Amino acid sequence: YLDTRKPKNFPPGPRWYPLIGCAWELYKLRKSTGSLSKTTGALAAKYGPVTGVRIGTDRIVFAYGFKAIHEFTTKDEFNGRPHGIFYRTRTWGKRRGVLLTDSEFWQDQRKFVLRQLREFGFGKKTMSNMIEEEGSVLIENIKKKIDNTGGACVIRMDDIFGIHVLNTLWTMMTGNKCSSDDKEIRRLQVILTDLLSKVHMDGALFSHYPILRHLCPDYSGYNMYLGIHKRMWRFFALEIQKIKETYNPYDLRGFMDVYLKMLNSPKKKESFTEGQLLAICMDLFIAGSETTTKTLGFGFLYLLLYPEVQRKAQEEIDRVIGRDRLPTLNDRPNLQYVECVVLESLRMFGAKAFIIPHRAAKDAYLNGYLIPKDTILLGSLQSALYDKEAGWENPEVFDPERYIKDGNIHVPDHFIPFGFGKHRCMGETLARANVFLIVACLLQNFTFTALPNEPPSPDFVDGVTPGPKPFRALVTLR
Ligand code: HEM
Repeated sequence: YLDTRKPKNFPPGPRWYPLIGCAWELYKLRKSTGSLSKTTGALAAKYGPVTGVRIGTDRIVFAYGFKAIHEFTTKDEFNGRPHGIFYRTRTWGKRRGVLLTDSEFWQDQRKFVLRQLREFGFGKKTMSNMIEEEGSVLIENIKKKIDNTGGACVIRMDDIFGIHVLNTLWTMMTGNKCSSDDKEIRRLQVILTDLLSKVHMDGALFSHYPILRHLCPDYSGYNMYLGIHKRMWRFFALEIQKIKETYNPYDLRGFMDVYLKMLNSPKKKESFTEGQLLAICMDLFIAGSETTTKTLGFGFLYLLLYPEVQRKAQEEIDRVIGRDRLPTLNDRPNLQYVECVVLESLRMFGAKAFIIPHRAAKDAYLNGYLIPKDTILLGSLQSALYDKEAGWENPEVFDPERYIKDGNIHVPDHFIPFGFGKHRCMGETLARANVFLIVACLLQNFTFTALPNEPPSPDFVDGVTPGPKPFRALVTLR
């Protein structure tokens, strides 16, 4: 894999220098643009919708725009996941979990996880109850703050959703509910935030130059990466142990119990192991927590920037539900405008993020270029979710009404914040339900206003899961 010659008919891109490949040019672009997604945009402007680069030992292709992303996420040849040192280190040197695995192993595990999640978390009643409870705790917490400060309070909005989103995942996985100040759940949140803000979709220095993890483990990012993962392994190993101690096959409380039952079944396939259970727990928390939390963060940021959208959503909630009871998932069909606020929030979060890296499982073609086996493929979702050619008009405007056609919600094919194809997100139902109920509950009870001297910025903090910059709002009781 040290062969650094450019393959014939590989996508165009910056010049490949011996050893470093295009690292220097990419570093400069990243510094000047400030984020990976803007870097991808700059590359596309120069080289076209499919750009090929080399960084150290990695060959990477950036797909830009809905057409190119749609092509690579739907072709089976590109359904592999990268398997370099960066990806293996997270699961103790082996390929485990569902987020970064492929082939038959991934198919079996994905099928099992999806089926079980539907039963324990995605089933409408349990899911609605779980999120409603979190919504009412959030409302009570804000009301207490308002009571203490006399009618209105100032809240850091990017910071208030994390624990509640984690708690819904926690309940689904373990069957237990935690209070929002539970020490364990707070500890998990700190680990996840740490990991997802320090790691980037295109890897780290040690992933492009694996030798550096031995030569300079601190500088190459290896020690930090391994350290955070070790904390996560310890955390989940302990939780699985606790679940095992109270396990009763006749009373399955959540996903972990169901997986343990499978482990005791004579029918289980080889890929089902306790290590795999730990990896799935990590994956679902990594994939499900910060994505949902940051979607809510961006949603409220845009509700501050677009007060008329907030007012319209509140009017709809008042008309359909009133103030005597909290919204539930059953209200979704009748809260059309709120549902469209959710779609726009997802689009705005997605537009800062990337598809999880894919890998060419064999030599294949993308947009007419040869993509050799084991090339990593990255897709900037902004390029698809802001793509005017695909059909987005005024993409930078937060406009829930763009989804309403002839009085009905119409979600266009180019709405792909959850990806596309066989690796499409496994938590879409839960994520959309979470965002919907929390937005509806909060707007029913409060009005959120930008502080006069602190207009929130739609700019973002880069990372695997990009988030809004810290911002505060004035919250008043309705
Ligand atoms: C707003 C919230 C979310 C967004 C925007 C989101 C987005 C995505 C995207 C873009 C992908 C990559 C698809 C691909 O690689 O082609 C993905 C995959 C995945 N997501 Fe989500 N996600 C969200 C919430 C969740 C939740 C709540 C869970 C779990 C409970 C979850 C679990 C997963 C898993 C396991 C995968 C990997 C699927 C596979 O490779 O087969 N996600 N998600």
